[in-house]
Amino acid sequence: MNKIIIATKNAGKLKEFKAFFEQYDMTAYGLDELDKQFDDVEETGTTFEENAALKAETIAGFLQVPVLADDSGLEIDALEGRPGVYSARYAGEAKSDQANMDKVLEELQGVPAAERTARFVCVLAVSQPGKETFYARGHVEGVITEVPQGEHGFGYDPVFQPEGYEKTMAQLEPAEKNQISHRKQAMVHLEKWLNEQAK
Ligand SMILES: O=c1[nH]c(=O)c2ncn([C@@H]3O[C@H](COP(=O)(O)OP(=O)(O)OP(=O)(O)O)[C@@H](O)[C@H]3O)c2[nH]1
Ligand SMILES: [Mg+2]
Repeated sequence: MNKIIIATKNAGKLKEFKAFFEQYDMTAYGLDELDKQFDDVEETGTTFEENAALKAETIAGFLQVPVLADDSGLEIDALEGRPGVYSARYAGEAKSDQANMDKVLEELQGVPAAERTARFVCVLAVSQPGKETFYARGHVEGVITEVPQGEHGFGYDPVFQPEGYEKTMAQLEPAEKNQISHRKQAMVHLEKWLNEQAK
């Protein structure tokens, strides 16, 4: 069975990648599953592309094998696109999902439903030794709810209601989220590229 290394320490993302790659008979491994332990790659970029490349290229450079990285986040229109690339640490370095959601809900207090539009964005970067980095971008539109609902997923899923649904991302079954998510949309582009590489 083929293996793919994902340059992530986020357990929620990794779970979704494991499910995606299983469909291609591939096993995805996160950084916490490798023998060698890596320090966090500093996400100094100002775009999802820059940060995804930083993570993929740093780890591929060390391991000398192809590595996939994901940089993702939530863009809220009423907050001029925040938290954006700072989604993981919006409420501080502790990277607390609960504190991040609380902060967003507080900032949106009094903002009417029609103005609570937002999107999840995901950029995947694949770095291969000696080759140019490949990028795939995906997004899903939705609105930020008034209160968190649901137990599945991670991050801001309990306050994000995707367009066309009456449920939050966290109320959808994981398989359902994986059919519509920003990560899935980016994976569709990645899959096309992989198929072209195999020709
Ligand atoms: O509700 C959510 N559902 C999702 O599907 C999702 N995808 C991303 N996010 C948020 O955006 C941050 C990414 O930041 P990020 O790309 O730097 O990842 P991270 O720091 O958590 O892990 P790593 O991959 O860098 O190791 C995450 O922490 C989350 O807060 C999501 N929230
Ligand atoms: Mg990160």
